[in-house]
Amino acid sequence: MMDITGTYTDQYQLAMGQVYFLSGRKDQTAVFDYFFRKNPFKGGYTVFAGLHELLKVLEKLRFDAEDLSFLRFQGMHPDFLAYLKGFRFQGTIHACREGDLVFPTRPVVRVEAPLIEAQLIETLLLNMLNFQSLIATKASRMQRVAQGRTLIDFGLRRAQGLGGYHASRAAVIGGFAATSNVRAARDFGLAPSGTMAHSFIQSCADELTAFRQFAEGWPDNCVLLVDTYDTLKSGVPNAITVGKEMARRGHRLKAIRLDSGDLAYLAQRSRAMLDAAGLHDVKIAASNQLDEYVIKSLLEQEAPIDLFGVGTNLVTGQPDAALDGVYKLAAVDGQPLIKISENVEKITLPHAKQVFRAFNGEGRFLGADAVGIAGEPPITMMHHPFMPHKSFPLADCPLEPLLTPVMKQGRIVADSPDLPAIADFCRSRLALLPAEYQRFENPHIYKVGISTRLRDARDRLIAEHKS
Ligand SMILES: Nc1ncnc2c1ncn2[C@@H]1O[C@H](COP(=O)(O)OP(=O)(O)OP(=O)(O)O)[C@@H](O)[C@H]1O
Ligand SMILES: O=P(O)(O)OC[C@H]1O[C@H](OP(=O)(O)OP(=O)(O)O)[C@H](O)[C@@H]1O
Ligand SMILES: O=C(O)c1cccnc1
Repeated sequence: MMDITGTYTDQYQLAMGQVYFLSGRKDQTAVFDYFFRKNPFKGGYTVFAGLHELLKVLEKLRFDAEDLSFLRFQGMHPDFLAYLKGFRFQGTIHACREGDLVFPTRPVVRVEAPLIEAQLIETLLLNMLNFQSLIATKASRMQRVAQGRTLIDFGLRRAQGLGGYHASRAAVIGGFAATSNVRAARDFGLAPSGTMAHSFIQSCADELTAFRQFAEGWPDNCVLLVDTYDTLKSGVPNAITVGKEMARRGHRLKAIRLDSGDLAYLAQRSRAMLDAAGLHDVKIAASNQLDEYVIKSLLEQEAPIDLFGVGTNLVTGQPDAALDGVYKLAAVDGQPLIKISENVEKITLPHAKQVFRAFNGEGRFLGADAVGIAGEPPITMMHHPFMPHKSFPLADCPLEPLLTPVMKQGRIVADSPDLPAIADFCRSRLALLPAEYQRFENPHIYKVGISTRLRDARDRLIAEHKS
């Protein structure tokens, strides 16, 4: 994959960095928050993904010789270039666990670092976390309606360039069982999975010959694509012929794949034909522009589909092209800072902060996250961030702090879980989120509030700015 170096950033970060450097401010300690303002897909939650990949990149982030000569050519100051030559990210990061469910407006990641370093990593952090969180969320919506059926990522060919690589990782976090993307499988410890294309069948003298050849080549991993000529008149009968021949040789046809037409009708008819031939354990896979709504509909129609292959709508995050995550400054050298906006929803929250998740008596999510100043005494009341008359008591709820240290002075300190472990964690958190927050239509709004201390600190800063 592309080697990520220091120039994987926006020019303005370097422009600001040079000025922080030349004005002697580079080592001021900055606190930045990563958060987003809106759940994608009009949904009720977002799956946080991309963290451990980001941490690995940050630990090794350097400006290499090519970066430096390019920046020299662009006219960067020689002293700043000398600084970049020795650049290491040495900040401290607190973050939610990768795979957790996160909600709009409250910090998901907190970066504390020398101002110049915190600034230089902004674009990289947003690039990695926004995209993977978007795709993991999309995947989890499909997993929610798939009723335990296997979901396979087929998206690489339709992805926005190299994004497909990261999408395959995020899809697994959101609940996909496998990917056709061999490089992602190699790098992320997964078994690649796949069937065959129409071209293979077209290239042979006829469909039956194609199926026989493939079955000989892959006697224990054979999935036959049955829609090249006529699914019910030719594809399924030929697959049955080959399935029986395989059985006689002590092997098993794994599945057939439907890739066009009315998938519910064709799956039902194919299942009946396979069963009538005694091929009960041959599974049915389906693909063709699937998304969470089509999968839900197919299963409501009782389509006997065991595996869904999903490409375009997964890896491009249809219909939302991006998660709107942002990275905002909250303090410098211990001084809390704020950004004022005409739009109250865009006024930022000052201070290094902690986020607490409230649980109900049964140990499930209560539907409330409270943001407080890091280190403040336990929060007993949370307030709506912009509506002063709305508050919510928390005194009797168990609260779980969500931001834990994952990097200290540039070194990863959290265990790096493997992908299945992150996916398991995601699944366990979804099991704690009541169904009303997970429904597709008008999901219940998960409350995010702020502590009394944080509210007062913010309001003091707003008043100071106004005066
Ligand atoms: N029974 C069904 N219920 C709901 N949606 C379905 C059903 N069958 C297929 N779909 C979906 O409808 C969409 C359009 O399918 P359509 O029948 O137009 O494909 P097709 O034209 O047969 O495929 P192709 O263009 O690849 O030959 C796809 O997203 C497909 O997944
Ligand atoms: O529809 P998507 O969700 O994006 O899933 C991926 C699609 O890519 C393949 O089609 P393609 O026509 O590229 O190749 P094929 O000959 O293998 O069908 C596959 O058959 C799916 O239809
Ligand atoms: O393995 C498959 O069937 C496959 C892989 C990628 C895209 N479409 C189908």
